[in-house]
Parts: sequence; C-alpha cells; structure tokens
Amino acid sequence: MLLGCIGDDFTGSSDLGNTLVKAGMRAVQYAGTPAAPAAPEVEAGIVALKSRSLPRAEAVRLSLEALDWLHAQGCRQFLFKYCSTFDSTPEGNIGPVAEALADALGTDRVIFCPAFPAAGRMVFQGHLFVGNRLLSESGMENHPLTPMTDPDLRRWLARQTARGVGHLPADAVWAGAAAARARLDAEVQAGRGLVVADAIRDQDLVTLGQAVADLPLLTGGSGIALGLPGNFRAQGLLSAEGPRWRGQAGPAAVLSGSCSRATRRQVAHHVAGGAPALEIDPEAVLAGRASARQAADWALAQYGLPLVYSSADPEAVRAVQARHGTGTVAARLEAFVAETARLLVAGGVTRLITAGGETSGAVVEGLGLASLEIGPEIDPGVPAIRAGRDLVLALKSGNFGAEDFFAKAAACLEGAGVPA
Ligand SMILES: Nc1ncnc2c1ncn2[C@@H]1O[C@H](COP(=O)(O)OP(=O)(O)OP(=O)(O)O)[C@@H](O)[C@H]1O
Ligand SMILES: O=C(O)[C@@H](O)C(=O)CO
Repeated sequence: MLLGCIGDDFTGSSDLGNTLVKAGMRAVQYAGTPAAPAAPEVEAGIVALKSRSLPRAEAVRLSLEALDWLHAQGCRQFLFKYCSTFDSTPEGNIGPVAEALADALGTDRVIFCPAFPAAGRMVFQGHLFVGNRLLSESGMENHPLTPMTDPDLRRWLARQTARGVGHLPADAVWAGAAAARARLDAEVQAGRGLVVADAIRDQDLVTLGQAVADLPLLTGGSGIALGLPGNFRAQGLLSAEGPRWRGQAGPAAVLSGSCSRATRRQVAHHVAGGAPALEIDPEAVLAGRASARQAADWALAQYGLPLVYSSADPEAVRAVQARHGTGTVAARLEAFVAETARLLVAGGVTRLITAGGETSGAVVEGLGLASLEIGPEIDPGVPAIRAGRDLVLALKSGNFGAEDFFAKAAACLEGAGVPA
C-alpha cells in the first residue's frame, strides 16, 4: 500500500476512492480500521470512519488508530479526507484530527483544500464557494449536523485550533508546484503551519499534489488526491494493470436519509417519475409506529426501483430536532435505516443505493461490511462499489449526483456502461 487515507465519513471515502481509481490506482475502502492486514494488490487504502460528527477526542482517537494501521501496511504518504463543504463545527473535527495526525507523523506543515471543481466546490482567497454561491449561502448553512455559516475557511479552521492558520493563494498555485511549495514553506516560517490552499480548477489540485509530494500528510476533499497517483506513477510504483470491477444483477433498492438539496431533488424526481417511494416520518420512528420490517417488506414487494426516504426540508428537520434533540433523531433514524438495509439484503437485494454520509455509514456498519472495492464512476464523486460476492453499493454524498441519480446508479451497478 502506497497511499494511506483516512475519511471522516463513508460516502466521502468512496468519493476519494473514485478520484484515485479514475487516476489509475487500485483503491479499497475499509469500514473502520481493519483488524487484518490489507491484500497485497491494494495501492491506496481508505479507512472510512464515521468521525465527522463525533466528540473530537473520539474522532482523534479513531483517526490515530487508522493511521497506525495504514502505517503498518507500508504507506508512504497519508491523506485526511473531509467534506468538500468543510463540514465541521467550531469545535472540530477537521483541525483537531489534522493536528493529531501531523504530530504523529512529525510534520509541521499541512495543507487544507476541500476544493472539488467537478462538483462546483472551489476555494478562492481562502473562501469556499459552492457553484456561484458562498458556502454559507449554499444550503449548507442549514445542514442538520454541521451547519456551515462562515465561508472563510481560514476563520473557520482557526476556531478549531490554537495553531497558526495560513493561506496559499491562487496566484502562487498558478505559478507552479515549486512556487506553491515556496509559499507554503514561507507560511510555516511565519508560524502559520496549517495552510488553507486556493484551488479553482483540477489543474490547481494537481499542482498542489505535486507541491507536497514529499510531505507525509495532506488534507482536503477528494480533489486534493488528483495529483497523487501521478506522483506515484512517476516513481514507477503503480501496477500497469489498473483497477478491475464487475457489475451485479438482481433486485435493487434506495435508502435515503440525506436532507441535502441535491438529494431532495433526486427524491422529488424519483417520486414524480412514478417510481415506488415510501416516506418515513421521523415522529413515527421515534414513537415506534414505523418499523424497519414494514419498510423492508414494502420495498421487497415493489416492482422497479423502490425508494425508502426520510429526506425532508430544513424546516421539518429543525422542527423534529427541536422536539427530540438532534442526536436522538439522527441515532434513531440511522438505526432504522441500518436495520432496513439488513432486512433488504437478507430479502435478496443485491444492488443497494444509499444517500447521505451518516446514513451510508450506518448502513455499511449495519451490514457488517469490512472492505469495499471501488469501481467506476456513476456521477462525479460517486463510484460503484463491490461489497461482497453478491452485493454492490452506491454510497452517495448528500449533495452529489444528477437528478436522475437513483435510476442511473441502479443501472451502473448492474454493469451498464462499465467497461468489461
Ligand atoms: N426527516 C428528518 N428529520 C431530521 N433528521 C433527519 C431526517 N432525515 C434524516 N435525518 C438525519 O439527518 C442526517 C443527515 O445526514 P447524512 O450525512 O446522512 O446526509 P447529508 O448530510 O445530506 O449527506 P453528506 O454528509 O454526505 O453531505 C442523518 O443523521 C439522518 O438520520
Ligand atoms: O467531499 C464531499 O463533498 C463528499 O465526499 C463528502 O464527504 C460528503 O459527505
């Protein structure tokens, strides 16, 4: 294993796997830190944690445990993957985890770059944009767990750490890898070792990857990995064969707990197209009036692509959270969706599509899946995944995917459009 990655959620980790596989690296995603060694052919290992919304001491502990395992697999470089919308609270976890990893690896310089231009995320003048809106006006200000109310990443990161936060501006990145590196080193000299880097195009991310090729740690969204396979290839370290993947026939279903704008549009599109859809009322789950058994039985009885969803608009989410507490609602809905997934797979579903990072994490953990082989891209940031002999998955980040994502994913998982 060459590259060791730690993802702070499950969909984000598969997004990173997608970037690496597209660039020709063999990537496997692990659900938590594995107990056993990795298979020898794995070139990039991604330990997916569900650490984005945990108390920060726990997020740090889990991340360091993952680092130890990746280190033991022989990794030469490490990447901490967080969300392209920098999802975190003023308490963390991005700053504290990055600091702990940097200390463990003995480095005093770390770049932070969530840019993912293909999904419309760009960093300029230290500010994060989603499409042509600032992060704080993109809908992310209403996120159920990590509302992002400040688009200035330097200011947001500074709230999470006592260390100096610096900036690597776009003009230094555009001047090439050597200039970008010189600017990074200058920031470190000035006492600002945690450096937010601008990037608005894929090429900027490749340049950044080249600029930090010799550093043990980098952090960012999946885009920050764009240049890394090239770095390893230039050293003759990658297999010429590249990744392999095969599709899977059989019944399919969609589970969505994501309340993000893109998911809500996908749910609306699916429903408007007349596909079978079952809305889950969180109040009914909390009161024990809706059960996973009922939801799974309903889905297993449908023709076409059934969708079970609790996705709701921000007002409805806030109302239920105010009545029961954010953590309680999330925990109960995630347990519900995990149990539904178990029953669906036990009932014969072989293609499972999940929407939402926390939701997908709950499903993968609930199904007890240990390692996921990353396959071809369905939509930017979302790959097809093989999770076992008969089970394939698509774990969709809340804000990713076109309107017809669910149907498209079901077709891709079956093998449509996938090179033999
Ligand atoms: N109707 C609802 N009311 C309140 N909370 C909900 C509702 N439906 C889902 N949730 C909870 O909201 C959270 C949504 O987070 P999740 O990470 O799954 O989606 P997301 O934030 O859109 O995705 P991502 O993290 O990939 O951006 C989950 O904890 C989920 O259980
Ligand atoms: O980076 C992203 O936007 C995604 O991979 C993700 O982490 C969303 O949860």
